[in-house]
Amino acid sequence: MTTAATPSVGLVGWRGMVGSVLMQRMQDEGDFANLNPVFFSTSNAGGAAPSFANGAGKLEDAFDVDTLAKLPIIVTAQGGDYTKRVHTELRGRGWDGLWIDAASTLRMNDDSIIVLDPINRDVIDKGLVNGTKDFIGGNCTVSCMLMGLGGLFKNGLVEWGTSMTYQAASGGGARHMRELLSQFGTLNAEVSSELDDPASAILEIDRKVLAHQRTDIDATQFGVPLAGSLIPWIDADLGNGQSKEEWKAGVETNKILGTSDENRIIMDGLCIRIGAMRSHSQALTLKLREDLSVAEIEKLLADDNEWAKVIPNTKEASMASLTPVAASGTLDIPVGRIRKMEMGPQYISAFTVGDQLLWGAAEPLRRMLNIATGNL
Ligand SMILES: NC(=O)C1=CN([C@@H]2O[C@H](COP(=O)(O)OP(=O)(O)OC[C@H]3O[C@@H](n4cnc5c(N)ncnc54)[C@H](OP(=O)(O)O)[C@@H]3O)[C@@H](O)[C@H]2O)C=CC1
Ligand SMILES: N[C@@H](CC(=O)OP(=O)(O)O)C(=O)O
Repeated sequence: MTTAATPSVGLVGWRGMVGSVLMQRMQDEGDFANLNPVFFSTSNAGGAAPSFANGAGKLEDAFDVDTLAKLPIIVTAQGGDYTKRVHTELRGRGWDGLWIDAASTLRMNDDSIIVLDPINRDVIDKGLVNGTKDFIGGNCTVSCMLMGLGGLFKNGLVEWGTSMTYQAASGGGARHMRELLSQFGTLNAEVSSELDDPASAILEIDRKVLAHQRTDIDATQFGVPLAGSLIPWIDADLGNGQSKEEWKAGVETNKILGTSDENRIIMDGLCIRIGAMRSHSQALTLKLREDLSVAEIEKLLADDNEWAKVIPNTKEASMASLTPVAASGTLDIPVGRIRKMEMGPQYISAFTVGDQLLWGAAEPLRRMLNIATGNL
């Protein structure tokens, strides 16, 4: 079913939110010229494959392990439940193809690699040579942080760090994004006549907004109102005071970088959901191993990869270029607010923003597929 020149690649989860971003990036970069796509569906087997991929045939059944097992590479953004079920079955019957996955399920397995090639191409290449078969996208917040601050992390300059995050609604999924916008809409509707009247009292507007937030706003997806508020907890409660999202910062950062136990970088912080649409931001405090000047730090960051964009630490530049609105829909990872902190010359602050559907989810998978097929 495959040739070395144009391998057949199974695509699962391609119509979901992450999958759609992945498909768009693959079209933008002409990736379909280098592979024979086989599209799968969990809900519409036998239906028409998407029109952007010529000659792709009908949609295959994503639970049909016999068909999947004929493929040398499977890329999935279908979700963790799908991974648990199908990956286990495929490996159980001896399938030894490459599994490239957006879900977190296999991320911390000893035999998987977390892919973020501008940061860990060496780890990926070594894994391919040594027979690693599972290549998993990292947590969106971790991937975006490392893309922005790779110049410090890759050079072993970070002793420890804390990240306080401001994560967008998209991290919860498409329905969460819709709910956020609906909440903004109903909040506005609640006080629209008062807003139209410049003489109306702001405290009365505030009272009505709060009453709506506390009583009848629809918060089915998030559980509590997000519009005009925030949620200081993301993902599961690990029972030790830490959320699973916070735990990922430490374990995934070190796994991506391939740090040895003695060089382990301590990373911890708090993860917060805010009412942004699709870009995650984070404020970092880093303790460096050396007393580098701000100019040296900025140069290291700017030189590390073509997507890290150093933003001068001025009010104007930060407001214009260091926000979710500026970063969304682009592959740029703006990184700014870099300055020495009062705690001492080795303590710096930084703030970085990244589109969590691009570098946070789809782009590392797309690039891993190109590495696997010899096109990157
Ligand atoms: N959301 C995020 O920020 C991130 C998500 N991930 C991972 O990616 C997985 C997928 O996430 P996400 O893309 O948000 O999930 P979606 O819910 O958008 O898509 C998942 C699947 O749902 C099915 N589906 C059912 N109804 C629809 C519909 N109306 N439109 C599109 N698809 C529909 C599709 O499967 P089918 O075509 O077979 O019916 C689709 O592949 C997650 O479970 C997670 O593991 C990873 C990083 C970030
Ligand atoms: N947990 C992330 C999104 C996500 O899917 O993360 P992970 O791939 O680590 O499960 C968020 O809510 O913003």
